[in-house]
Amino acid sequence: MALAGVRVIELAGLAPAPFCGMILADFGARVIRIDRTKLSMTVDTQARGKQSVALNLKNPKGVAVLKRLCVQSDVVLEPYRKGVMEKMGLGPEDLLKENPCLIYARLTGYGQSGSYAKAAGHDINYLAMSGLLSMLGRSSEKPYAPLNLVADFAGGGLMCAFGIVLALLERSRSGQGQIIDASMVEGAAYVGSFMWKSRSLGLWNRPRGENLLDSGAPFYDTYRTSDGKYMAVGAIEPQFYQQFIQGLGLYDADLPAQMSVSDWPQLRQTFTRVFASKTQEEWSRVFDGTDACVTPVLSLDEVLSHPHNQARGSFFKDSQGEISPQPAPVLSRSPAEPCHSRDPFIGEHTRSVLKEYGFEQAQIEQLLSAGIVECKEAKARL
Ligand SMILES: CCCCCCCCCCCC[C@H](C)C(=O)SCCNC(=O)CCNC(=O)[C@H](O)C(C)(C)COP(=O)(O)OP(=O)(O)OC[C@H]1O[C@@H](n2cnc3c(N)ncnc32)[C@H](O)[C@@H]1OP(=O)(O)O
Repeated sequence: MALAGVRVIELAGLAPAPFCGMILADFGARVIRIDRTKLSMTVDTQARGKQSVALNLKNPKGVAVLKRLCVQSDVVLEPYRKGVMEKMGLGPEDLLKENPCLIYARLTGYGQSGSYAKAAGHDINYLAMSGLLSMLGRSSEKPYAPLNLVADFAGGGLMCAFGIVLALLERSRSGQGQIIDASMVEGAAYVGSFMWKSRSLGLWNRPRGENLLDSGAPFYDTYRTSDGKYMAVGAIEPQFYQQFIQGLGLYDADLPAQMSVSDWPQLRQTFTRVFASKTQEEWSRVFDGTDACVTPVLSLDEVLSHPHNQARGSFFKDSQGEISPQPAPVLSRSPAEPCHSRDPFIGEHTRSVLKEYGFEQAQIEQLLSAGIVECKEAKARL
């Protein structure tokens, strides 16, 4: 796999950093998550392929253990508020001094500088600060955050993983590590570059929810079917729009022009009425194999059995029977191989990881008996 041999220490976080770690693990990196001690469960639902070490960082000996792990690794990924790592003596200066090849990734909401750097926040706040939230939502309604996808995952976890891969690539030439300051506000905004760069096209001249791609246009929206499901319509270009109209059984001559914005409410009413006359399956049969750009809106459980997804193996079931998306993109020679076994228990790999990183057996026992590290082996849970 592309990242085979890369050793990553991920400090346990909420959502974006775990996703970043999972991407790296899917593509072959060895990812060791550092969990707190005295925890019975983790909120990390993206622990696929990771190992877990439980370590008490409120004890200086625990901090010393982490330092030893970090300086022998390629990447450290930390999701804490600005200053937390420095307070423990684990800031980038401390670690890079001992391991100049280390890539030190800091994934925060607001970045390492600026007046918000130390403030608590979540996806919705970062999305708001990126400018993008102001554009999301239906006409005459308040802004609406589309789950926590944009800032946490696209602008946060994914962008940070991209930064780590870039830094690894650069390190192969320079031999040097570096610090990655991944701000979710900036990552989200960057993902949304199109919004800024396409303003000159007039794409966003109208209020929120009244433009071409923000649910304003009736040919770029979802419609309810007779069985209470939905179809997604993205028939923008005239030649595809023609096929859409045809599939609905309508005639162009009876309808207002596609781009007549003042007629969009009337067009939407017509499309709503027609879509309500058939089930999702019936509409899928009408539009499958055409260029009308109309697809069923599938649920998380339905994606696995859709013939297209099935043909590509786009989703898989793990050993617990859970459905997950395959890692993307697909690399021809060194594709990702996501782990199919269950996620690690907290502290499941404490002993084996410490041993591998050069701790003596007696040292490990001392750390365990002092409660600085914890080990919960699989059989202890049974
Ligand atoms: C009823 C509640 C149920 C909750 C269920 C949750 C389900 C999951 C849902 C996911 C929701 C995802 C949401 C939508 C998100 O947006 S997640 C993104 C959140 N934002 C970020 O990650 C940005 C960067 N991080 C931050 O800004 C902050 O970490 C935070 C998220 C605001 C949380 O702040 P706070 O809890 O005060 O923590 P921080 O200031 O970062 O300090 C961390 C403290 O923990 C300590 N710590 C860490 N590891 C260990 C350890 N192994 N052992 C002992 N202690 C540990 C650190 O030393 C630090 O302690 P201290 O400096 O505060 O004393």
